[in-house]
Amino acid sequence: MMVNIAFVGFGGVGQALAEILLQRKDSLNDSYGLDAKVVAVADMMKGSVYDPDGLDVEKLLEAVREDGSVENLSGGSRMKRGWNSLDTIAHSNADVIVEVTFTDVNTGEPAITHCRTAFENKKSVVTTNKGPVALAYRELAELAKSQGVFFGFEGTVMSGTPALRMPVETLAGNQIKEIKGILNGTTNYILTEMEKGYSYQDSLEKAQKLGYAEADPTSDVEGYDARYKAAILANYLMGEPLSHTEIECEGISEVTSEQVQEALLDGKKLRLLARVKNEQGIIKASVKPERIDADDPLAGVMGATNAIVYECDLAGPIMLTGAGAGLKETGFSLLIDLIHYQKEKQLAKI
Ligand SMILES: NC(=O)C1=CN([C@@H]2O[C@H](COP(=O)(O)OP(=O)(O)OC[C@H]3O[C@@H](n4cnc5c(N)ncnc54)[C@H](OP(=O)(O)O)[C@@H]3O)[C@@H](O)[C@H]2O)C=CC1
Ligand SMILES: N[C@@H](CC=O)C(=O)O
Repeated sequence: MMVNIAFVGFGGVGQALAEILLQRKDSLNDSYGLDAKVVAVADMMKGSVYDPDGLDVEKLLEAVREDGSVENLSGGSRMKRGWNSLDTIAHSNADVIVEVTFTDVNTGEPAITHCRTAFENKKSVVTTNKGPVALAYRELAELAKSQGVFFGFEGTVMSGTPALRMPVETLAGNQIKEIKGILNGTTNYILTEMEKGYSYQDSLEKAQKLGYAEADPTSDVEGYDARYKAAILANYLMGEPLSHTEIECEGISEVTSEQVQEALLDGKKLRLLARVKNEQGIIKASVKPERIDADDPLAGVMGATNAIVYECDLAGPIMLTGAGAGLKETGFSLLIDLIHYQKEKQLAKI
């Protein structure tokens, strides 16, 4: 089944998904009946291009790599240029909007408006942008449902590691009393590099080069990114409205090399932990650096890897670990959402 998709935002993650769709075109079609046609890209600086008959993805990626722009891409007679994000969402023939603009840790915009506009126009959304899910999950999920469209956001927590779909599908039937974890790849990378003796600043720069950090890395190092993820876990997995402003939040920007080394000498490790707890129906959450025992499973989590522990009433503690950031991994999280979109479409749920 052909699915027309439009990218709103075309940075590292958007390009990674485009690359996957290009490389796996045949196998996605053969295995899942997913035949994705990229019809539009709308990006702030790289420009925008729309062709209802489909863009040449190889040339699209080449144009971004070589010119940093999609504006000069050649195409068919129906090609249009210069549409902004909202024009692209509302007026293109896309079935699915891939929303991969930057995450704004205060307002969630413009991504919330992008999602709302897509749903109002009966278009599905897959996104890795944490803003809409952390700040407006209920409103957007209800709107998507009432419009009969799909809302996928697996990559908003732990990138390509299935931190959201796994507990909903595979741990169904349990009550989850507490969730704790390392939910930010950049800060875990920095802390574990500092354990090896590298400086905070060098480690942050490496995390930026590797594509782990947010466009503004303040979001990572001050804990705001992990705070959004904690809000998503509370709202989506624990079913309780919790605003990010109610979450106690401290980042790692004040952590010194001495503190990291001292912890090691004491048989401990410093980790930025997010905790979400259901205390008799009241949800409490925090994000802060904690000294944990070196033999705690979370202490062994290194680099941009993340880990999460779900305290289940029936199954006991279940730990999931995997990439928490990274372009290919996050591109994969969008792919798995597209595969689920396709499955729901085949079952005529949407
Ligand atoms: N990188 C990762 O490992 C992960 C990222 N995420 C999330 O995925 C999203 C994308 O991340 P990533 O690709 O790394 O980020 P990038 O900064 O590489 O890409 C974001 C893109 O969005 C564009 N953009 C910004 N505002 C607008 C707008 N209003 N309309 C259209 N385009 C816009 C930017 O344009 P330009 O730069 O040209 O101005 C940029 O090309 C973010 O929300 C991030 O939080 C989630 C999990 C992991
Ligand atoms: N900047 C984030 C990217 C994924 O959400 C991180 O480092 O975890």
